[in-house]
Amino acid sequence: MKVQGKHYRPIWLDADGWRVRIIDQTRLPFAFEVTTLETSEDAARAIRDMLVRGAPLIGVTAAYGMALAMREDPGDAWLAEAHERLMRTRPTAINLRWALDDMRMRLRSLPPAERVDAAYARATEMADEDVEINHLIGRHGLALIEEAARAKEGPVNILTHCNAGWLATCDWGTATSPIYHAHDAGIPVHVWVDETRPRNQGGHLTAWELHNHGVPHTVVVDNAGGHLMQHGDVDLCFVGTDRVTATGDVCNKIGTYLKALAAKDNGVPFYVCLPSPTIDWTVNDGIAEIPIEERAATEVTHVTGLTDNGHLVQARVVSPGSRAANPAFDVTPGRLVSGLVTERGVTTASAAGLLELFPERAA
Ligand SMILES: CSC[C@H]1O[C@H](OP(=O)(O)O)[C@H](O)[C@@H]1O
Repeated sequence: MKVQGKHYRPIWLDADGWRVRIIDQTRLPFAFEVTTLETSEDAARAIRDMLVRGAPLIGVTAAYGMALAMREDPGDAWLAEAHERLMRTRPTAINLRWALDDMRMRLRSLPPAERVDAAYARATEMADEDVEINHLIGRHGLALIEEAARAKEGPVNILTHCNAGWLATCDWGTATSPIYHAHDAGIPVHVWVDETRPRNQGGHLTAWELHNHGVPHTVVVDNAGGHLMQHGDVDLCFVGTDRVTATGDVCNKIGTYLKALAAKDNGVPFYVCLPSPTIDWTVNDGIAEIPIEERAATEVTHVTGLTDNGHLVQARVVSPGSRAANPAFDVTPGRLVSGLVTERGVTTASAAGLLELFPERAA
């Protein structure tokens, strides 16, 4: 999407054809900094330390990490080692495993001499496919916003949690794609942006995205959503996801489950937007089977912000000596989800709904 009038993706190949450029999302919204990945370990660190984040973007970054690894050593042993090392970076987003398994399957069937070019070609193809998929998600989600707009006066008020925007993908985003499509089509929308503690992906990233695209929005604390829904201030919820099970359970940023409960209690439609590589067809019970990443306690005890004189600082916001826990995701049962918005259309968050859109997955 555009940043001060110039189009960006969050990841792209340098003009030299091998180094990988990324927007360092740990610096946003206070600084716009591009950094370069030159080794497979650079790619692993970028994922692990969340310079890039978001399920689809994590997958594509890992794919480019495999391409960088093949430049280092195209042999079988390094191929296997890079696959394992990149896989260990973060446990929850299924796109990481999908992308790495796809790369490994394609590369190990080739002679080493052909692996570098093939790896870069496939990683770039994954990025381009993600952009097209998210555009289609936007088209299908747009219909939901148009329906809501016909039923009311004034802007359609949409609540979103975390960042499932173009910064979490290769462009458009997933949950934000319908919003961008509606805004660009002239439909009045307003977005309630959950700040999304502890890393504030909403207040830092979604707010920055929407501001740059001119979409009206208001940042709210995570615990405000239920109150807004009770008072009729939310017409729709759109969120992203890091893994959807074959039965429609949705794993997403911590706090999503609580929003879904509030939406159910207040009759607010709650939609989850996802590309098909985010579906994990191997698991059924999300609560029992999806590994939930536990991140550092310092993400809870400290926050990053800008002082009034423009210095980026970290500050402690929890009483010294207190323990902190930091589960990074939770699982929303499919029964709380109004619909899954995919590149093939909108369906119910159920096994039958998913197989209706993806019949090739039937056992
Ligand atoms: C389009 S996937 C976005 C998804 O990823 C985020 O997690 P993180 O920022 O930790 O990578 C969050 O769960 C978003 O909904």
